Formats: sequence, structure tokens, C-alpha cells
Amino acid sequence: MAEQFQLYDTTLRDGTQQEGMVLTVEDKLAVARRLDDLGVGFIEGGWPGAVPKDTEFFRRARTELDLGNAVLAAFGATRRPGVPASLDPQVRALLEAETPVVTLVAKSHTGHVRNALRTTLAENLAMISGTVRHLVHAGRRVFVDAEHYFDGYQLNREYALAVVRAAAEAGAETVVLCDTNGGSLPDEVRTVVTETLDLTGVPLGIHAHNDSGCAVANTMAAVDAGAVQAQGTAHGYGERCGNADLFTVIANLVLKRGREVIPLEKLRELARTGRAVTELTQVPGSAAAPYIGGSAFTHKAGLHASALRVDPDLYQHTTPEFVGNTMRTLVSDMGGRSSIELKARELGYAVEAGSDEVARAATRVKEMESDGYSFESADASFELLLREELDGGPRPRPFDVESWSVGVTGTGDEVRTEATVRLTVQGRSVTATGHGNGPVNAMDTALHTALDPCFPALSRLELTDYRVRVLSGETGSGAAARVLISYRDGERSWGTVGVDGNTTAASWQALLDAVHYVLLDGPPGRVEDAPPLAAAVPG
Ligand SMILES: CC(=O)SCCNC(=O)CCNC(=O)[C@H](O)C(C)(C)COP(=O)(O)OP(=O)(O)OC[C@H]1O[C@@H](n2cnc3c(N)ncnc32)[C@H](O)[C@@H]1OP(=O)(O)O
Ligand SMILES: CC(=O)C(=O)O
Repeated sequence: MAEQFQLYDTTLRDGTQQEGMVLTVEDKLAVARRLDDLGVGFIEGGWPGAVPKDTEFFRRARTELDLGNAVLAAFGATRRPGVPASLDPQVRALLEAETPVVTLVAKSHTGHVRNALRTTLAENLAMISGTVRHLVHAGRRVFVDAEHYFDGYQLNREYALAVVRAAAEAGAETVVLCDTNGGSLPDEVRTVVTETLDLTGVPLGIHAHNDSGCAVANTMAAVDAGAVQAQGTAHGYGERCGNADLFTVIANLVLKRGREVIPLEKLRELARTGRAVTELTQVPGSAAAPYIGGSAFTHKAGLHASALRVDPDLYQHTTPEFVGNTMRTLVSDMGGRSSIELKARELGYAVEAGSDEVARAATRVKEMESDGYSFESADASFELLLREELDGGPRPRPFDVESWSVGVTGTGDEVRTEATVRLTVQGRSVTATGHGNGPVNAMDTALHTALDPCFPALSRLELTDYRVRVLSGETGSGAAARVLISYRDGERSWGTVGVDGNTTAASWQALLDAVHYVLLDGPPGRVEDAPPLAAAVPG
């Protein structure tokens, strides 16, 4: 049973204040559904009356958003100075959003009251009380975001406390202390929250920005000090350096503080929710994001891998499956036999770090990386290398390459690229030509034309990304170019690598690895049901 803690998401309001984040109403509705599924208690949808798209969001939400867990909140400011709340069009727009909750931003810093609002301290308190009362009278639950609270508290503690008291006395359910400029540190936040709670007894929340890199730490400090509401955003999206990453806050509260703010089975949806949100926002989360980032449980160093073989807890602070993530191993020149064993097991091969095959594969990886190869994101090329070692040498190939050529011809404005491949397939000589918008595209087309009729599995192979890096002077042998190609093959995604003094030849290598990888089947030593490493994870 989830505890009565207020998890408040502001992705659709403060999150959209991030540079580069532009969401349609459709996107906002879809993000709200994902966050509701995860189990957050409150979803702040935007500022109706100020942002036309947000007004439209709340209008459509009434019929199109069937929330199972969350309550929708409309965000807006207190009434303008000198205007009764009942006559302020912005306040009216908040009521017209018809949400159960309204969250009001209120000034709590005397400098802001005087210089930004250009009103008196007394009028600001009246604006807060009057607006809260008006909304509560109209049947709304009201939260008050006390803007610049931590800076305001340092400047004029009595006034900041007066804002908290005025909001609560007028009927605000929770007063959210905002580190609006994001410059506070955890010890300061803990002290101010503790003192405010002691001096007012008002239920408090925390809204922390990340300008000092402490948004999550500040949120945790505030909750430890007694805050009952944590605000944050998916992936920490938000104005400037962003907000507290609500996904990290949730995982910390559940796994580190034992507070079941969402049910454990929902926590296992955390990584999936993160991916779904980035697909909608088109703003990627960081690979290094705690808990749910692609690298959060990914291990590169050989010594780490060697300890992880014995016990995953030795280099992981928690169990990745708790948050729907998985442990991965990277193969590189920084690894040794243990990294090879772990990666091989990830790929389904039951091998031991102490075996000769694994030792040979580890040596080859180090040598090839010194020549410019990189296997980190070329898992298919690594698997081909591993298979060669496990099989005791190159396997019989399903086809042989007799020759290949690529030509680029320019006539006027037109550039034409043509590739020809000559292969021996099942004893027959096959020649095919492909055209494309460049050499890689043309070679890929020619290979498909030659091979797909004999090997239908290849028709599912789709090239999704191509990266080339010039390596001059960087490698032992002075190799010139490294090409990394990413593919999708039905549900799977994987990559290959090629290195050569000639970029087109490096691309050809990577393309051929892809074809051989798809045709790799029925291998001896591959155990389809080898116990995944995750099975060894306790808990
Ligand atoms: C800390 C936060 O992130 S709070 C959320 C911030 N979000 C946004 O600002 C996004 C939505 N904002 C908007 O659409 C516009 O800024 C509006 C509609 C709110 C205001 O637009 P405009 O009236 O054109 O004014 P402008 O954007 O220049 O803002 C200045 C006005 O806001 C007032 N203002 C500034 N801060 C606040 C506040 N916290 N509460 C109420 N009014 C405020 C100023 O006093 C000034 O009013 P005045 O013109 O009567 O002197
Ligand atoms: C309310 C808000 O977004 C802030 O003070 O940062």
C-alpha cells in the first residue's frame, strides 16, 4: 500500500520551461497518462490563462484524461496588486481549468515583492490570503509555491515565515518551499525546512532547482526534515539546469528510505516510463541518469567485472531490476577475462573466465582496440569474434566475397553512387549492383540484392545509424578510420565496427559483419537458456 506522501510532478509546467522542450497538447496528454500509470499523486498540467496551449490542455483533459492515480493541478500566480481575486482574469482562468487542485506561486522574498511585483510587503500577504481564500471558497484544494523561499528566508526570515502562515491560515493545504534559483545546498535546505516546520507547524513541500547540482539532494534533505510533498519532473527537465529528477527522488525514497511512495511493482516500471516520456518529449534523458539511465548499471572496467562475477552488489548500489533496468557489461581495452565472460553470458554463451577461449578473446579485443576498433557499441562484431574463438577458428561462411567496388559519378548537379558486389553463394557466383545516396547506402543495397533471395532473414536487417571517426595518430598502427554502424533486426538493435585506412573499406567490413551476424545460427556453445546474470542478483 503506497503511503500518503504527496508526489507532485511538474513536467508539464516547469519541465516545459526547459530550453528546447516544446510539447503539443497531444504530447502533454500522453505524458500525463504515463506519469499517472507510474503512480504519481499530482500532475501539474500548466498555467491556464497565461499559456493558450495550457488552457487547451485543461479543456481537453476534462474529457480525454481518465487518471487512475493522479489528481490534476492548474498552476498560476496570486492575484495582481490592487485587484480583488474575484476580478482577476488570471485567477478566473485557474477556476475555469476545473482541476481539483490549484497551485499558486507566491512571492516570499522581500526583494522580489518590492522589485519584481512592485508592491508592498503587506499587499503581497493580502494577495496570497485573498487568492487562496477565493479558490478554497470555490472548492479547490490549494497548494502554495513559496517562490525564492530559501533566499528570502536568509534575507528576511520573519517575512518568509509570514508568507507560509498567511497561505496556511487562508486554507492552503501544503506550502511548497521553492529553491527557485537552485543555489542552495542540502545542509541549508535541511535547516530552513526544520525551522519553518517548527515555527509554523504548516505541512511543507519542496520544489528544488538544480543550479548547484543539488536538486535531488535538496529534495531528500527536505523530506528527511519533514516535508510531505516532493515536486520534481521527469528526467529533471526544467528551467535553466532543471528541477529535481522525480524518477531519482522516487527511487531514493522507496529504496533508500523505505517509503513506499509508489508501489514496488510500479517502481519496476520506472525505466520504461522514462523511455516512454523521452519518446514523447524528444528530449533525451542522460545515459548517466541515476537508476534508469542506460549506463546506470553498465560496467566497463575489468576489475569491476571481475568482482561483479562473484557478487553484483560489489559494484552496484542497488538491484537494477527493482527499477526496471538491467546490468550490462562493456567489452573494451579496459576489460579483461571477466568482462569477456560477463558479456558472453549476457549474449547467452556459457563460458568461464578461466578458459583459453576467453583469454584469447580478451587478448584479441585489447589488440584490436589498440588498432582502432571499439567494441563498446559493436556487440555484433564482438559476438563474431567470440564465436571464432569458441569454434576454434573461422567458421565456414554462408557466402564468400570475390570482389566489391564503389563508384561516385558527378554530372552537373547530380551525384550518383553505384556499388557492385560479386559473391559466391551456395556454390554459385552472384553479381549485384546497388544505388544509393552515398557509398554505404549503395553497398548495403547491393548486398541485400545479392543475398536476400537466398537468406530471407536478411530482409529484416535495417541500418539505423552510421558514424565515422578519423583516427590518425590515435592508434598504435596509425589506422585511419573507424566506422560504427547500428542496425535494427526485428525487435533487436545492435552494432558492428570496421577499421581501415580507407573509410569505404571500413564501412564494407562493418556491413559484412552485420550480414554474418544475422546469419549466425545454431552455434555450438551458445546456450539459449543460459541463466541470465540478473538471476544471480539477490532480492
Ligand atoms: C518560478 C517560476 O517558474 S513561476 C512560473 C513562470 N512561468 C511563466 O512565466 C510562463 C507563463 N508566463 C506568461 O505567459 C507571462 O509571463 C504572463 C502571462 C504570466 C505575464 O505576461 P505579461 O503580463 O505580458 O508580463 P511579463 O511576462 O512581462 O511579466 C511581468 C508581469 O508579471 C508580474 N509578475 C512577476 N512575477 C509575478 C508573480 N510571481 N506573481 C504575479 N505576478 C507576477 C509583474 O509584476 C509584471 O506585472 P505588471 O506588468 O502588471 O507590472
Ligand atoms: C514555482 C517555481 O517553479 C519555482 O519557484 O521555481
